[in-house]
Amino acid sequence: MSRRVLRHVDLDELVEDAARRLMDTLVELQASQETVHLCLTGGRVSNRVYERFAELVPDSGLEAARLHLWWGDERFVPTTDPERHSLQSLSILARTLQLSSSQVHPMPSSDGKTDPDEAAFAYAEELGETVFDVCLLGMGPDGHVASLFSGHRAFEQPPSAAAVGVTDSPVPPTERITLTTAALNRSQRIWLWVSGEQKAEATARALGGEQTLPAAQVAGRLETLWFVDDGSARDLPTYHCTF
Ligand SMILES: O=C1O[C@H](COP(=O)(O)O)[C@@H](O)[C@H](O)[C@H]1O
Repeated sequence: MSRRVLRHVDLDELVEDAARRLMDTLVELQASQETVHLCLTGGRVSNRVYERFAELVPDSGLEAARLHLWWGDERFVPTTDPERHSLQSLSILARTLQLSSSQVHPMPSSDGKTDPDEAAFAYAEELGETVFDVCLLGMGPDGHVASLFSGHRAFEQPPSAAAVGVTDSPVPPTERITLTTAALNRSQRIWLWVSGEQKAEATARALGGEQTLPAAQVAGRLETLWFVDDGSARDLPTYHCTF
């Protein structure tokens, strides 16, 4: 497994590079396999990448019909709540990507449900043995990825659980669903993007291997790529980075 850190001068450059690499990778994968499974995440940086990615779609050769979308975590709120990661990402991607409902696998919402653990169990069933070709993640300033927070129950789940409910998220909303570290690490490729000085300390700690941080524990089977900018890379030794 290879891990690389790609350093960019700022968020704009990070977004451009991440969106182009994502497109190139998906198109290349489609040349050799029928279906490509992409796991999405939420957050400010991710939404910027999706916007640029959506702009690249028309000239890319990407076949939308052979793409499946999943999510690494979700807010356990009603389907129409604008806080939902899936609503945000799909409203951006659907500008240019034509996807049928059978290709899109959002995590359950709280509509008609009260127990995020039950909803997470249903998502784990839907996921089955799916292996993500590419799994995208952001990282919070506390080193969380997806909705896995240091010291919280979801982060300490046994490898048998693929998705779990979160009822005590330190970042609102408190109720969420998240894939576990074990499920994320079934991915062939894990790409994390991190921007801004407020994440510099966690970035250095995670890349330094501090295992109490969820971000330190995620790794793709084939590849782990970190997209950082000058802000988030502030505390990194230069040997960590490819420019
Ligand atoms: O809370 C969350 O934020 C992280 C990072 O998001 P960003 O806005 O700082 O880019 C995200 O990865 C995670 O999925 C989400 O729940």
